[in-house]
Amino acid sequence: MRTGEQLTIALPKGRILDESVKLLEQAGIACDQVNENGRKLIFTDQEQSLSFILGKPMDVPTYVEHGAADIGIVGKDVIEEVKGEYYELLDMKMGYCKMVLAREKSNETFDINSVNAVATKYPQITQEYFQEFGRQVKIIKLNGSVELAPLIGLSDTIADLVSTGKTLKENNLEEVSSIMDITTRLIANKGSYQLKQNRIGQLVENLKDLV
Ligand SMILES: Nc1ncnc2c1ncn2[C@@H]1O[C@H](COP(=O)(O)OP(=O)(O)OP(=O)(O)O)[C@@H](O)[C@H]1O
Ligand SMILES: O=P(O)(O)OC[C@H]1O[C@H](OP(=O)(O)OP(=O)(O)O)[C@H](O)[C@@H]1O
Repeated sequence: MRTGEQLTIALPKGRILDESVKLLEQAGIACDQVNENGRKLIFTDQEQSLSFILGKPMDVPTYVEHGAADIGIVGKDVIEEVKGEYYELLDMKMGYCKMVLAREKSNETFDINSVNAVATKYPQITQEYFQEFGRQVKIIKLNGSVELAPLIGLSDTIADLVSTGKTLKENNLEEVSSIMDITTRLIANKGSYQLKQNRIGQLVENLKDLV
């Protein structure tokens, strides 16, 4: 039996997928066919009038903003980096980590005015952070393994995510400043939120009870 309003959900491949799927399942969205290990990127469940899109985390806001997905799940880091026209509906209280500034371990006191170049996957967040201090720094955009940058002379500082601190430690880096705390959020396309308010509203209520 079909369950009314068709809903398309954009899910981020990678480290927050499993926990996201688990929460959705608990909230009554059966995601059993979603499988990151194959090559399939869209999963449709006609019985539940549901579709799932599996995309890169940084692309989830784009799918949602343009209505290719009604709702999406994504980290606050991505929301702040890829700002757009969509609603942020709920803090799912998972995917805890933080964005920090880090440099090679040093005995010298950190001075933000001495930063020259920052390597990061998050140029927008980094630029805004330095703007708050009235500073303009060189920002070097990388796509991963950001911790390498100070070790190979690319930058003196990095802005990156930290959870256990293992990556910093194993690369002889230290946190010098905290930029923001991050959790995973549920976002919605503005039009879908109006048109499919029964289904989206019910899901948000169910999730609220769980987080
Ligand atoms: N070390 C971490 N600990 C906890 N959560 C993290 C950590 N790193 C990232 N996250 C959260 O998980 C989300 C997805 O991270 P993930 O590492 O899977 O993708 P990514 O590396 O940003 O994407 P891509 O595959 O495009 O490089 C991030 O946007 C962030 O919110
Ligand atoms: O504090 P930790 O627990 O060590 O986690 C931090 C690492 O996790 C993320 O990288 P990811 O594993 O996503 O790889 P990436 O460098 O390719 O982005 C982040 O960019 C750090 O490198």
